[in-house]
Amino acid sequence: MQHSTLKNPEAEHQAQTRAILIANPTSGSYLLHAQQIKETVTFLREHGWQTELKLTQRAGDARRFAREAVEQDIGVVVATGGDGTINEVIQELAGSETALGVLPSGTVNVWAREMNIPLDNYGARNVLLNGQIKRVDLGKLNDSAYFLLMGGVGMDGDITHAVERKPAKRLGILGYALVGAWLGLGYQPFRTYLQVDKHKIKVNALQVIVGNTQLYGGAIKYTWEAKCDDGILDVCIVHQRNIVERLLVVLDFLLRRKRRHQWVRYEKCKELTIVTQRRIGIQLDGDPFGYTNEGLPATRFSIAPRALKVIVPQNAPANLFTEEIEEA
Ligand SMILES: Nc1ncnc2c1ncn2[C@@H]1O[C@H](COP(=O)(O)OP(=O)(O)OP(=O)(O)O)[C@@H](O)[C@H]1O
Repeated sequence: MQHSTLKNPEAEHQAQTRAILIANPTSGSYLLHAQQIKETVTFLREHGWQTELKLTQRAGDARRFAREAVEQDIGVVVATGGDGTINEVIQELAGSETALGVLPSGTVNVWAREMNIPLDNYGARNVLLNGQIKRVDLGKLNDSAYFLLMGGVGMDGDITHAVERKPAKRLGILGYALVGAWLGLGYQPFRTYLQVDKHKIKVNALQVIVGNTQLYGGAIKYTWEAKCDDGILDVCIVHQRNIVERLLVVLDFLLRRKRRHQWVRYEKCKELTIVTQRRIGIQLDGDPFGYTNEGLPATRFSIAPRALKVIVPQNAPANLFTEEIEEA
């Protein structure tokens, strides 16, 4: 891998060839990848990395393993799972010198898709060796959790909570699509008061998406201008709509039609506070994360600039970065 911000190349190289792979055996496509993951450990060792594979046994283990890795100055933590596993790991990698690598084996793998990290292990492991290290921002919710991709308040938050409680979760993307379609069409808009930096907005919304990156659910770009290293959060507010229009909103965003802009309000900020009249679900990086009106007067999103080191391919999309991607 190559380093954009190399300070002490020798020491950094030493540290970065120590890696821990943290694998979630319950993630969406783990079983498909299990053999390749073992081969990847051997492959990395053959290429001089001191590598260890740790399997999680329950939610929370990935975070614990990541904390231990940071404490031991391990150079790279390779999240081997989906975006939920990545989200656990970044809670501890934030602000550290330990870089995040990814071997995708989740259901949707939004981060991998967004960064052009191959979804097959053979491609992804080459990125670990030949990619480059960049520093990216992390979004923060209420000073209690970081997110790498996006946070959502509204329909998606309530849907992720609902899927979590239902057997539909076992159906993966299809489960989300079914529960999403069912709840989405009947979803009641909510009255919300937003403060976007110093600017106040009052609106009836279906959804507020707070993006550090662009891709959402693997297919849609609600925060299509977001860059992951600009110190800015991109906010997309989907207004109240009738059922037919809701279908159109999804279709226009899926097809990336220009007229999609008419359905939403787009803002950029360093800080966003949200107050809702009723209790609304929140999701972070695709997993449910509490509700509004739970103990705090407002839900607050902020940004931790360049808080995370990541390994991305040489061909990571340039439009996601303000800093130029260096040539191999
Ligand atoms: N051993 C485990 N048993 C149960 N849950 C786990 C375990 N390890 C991790 N988890 C939790 O499983 C959740 C989902 O994992 P992950 O995101 O890796 O897979 P996914 O949901 O299939 O992929 P994606 O998020 O890309 O759609 C995470 O929130 C994580 O905390």
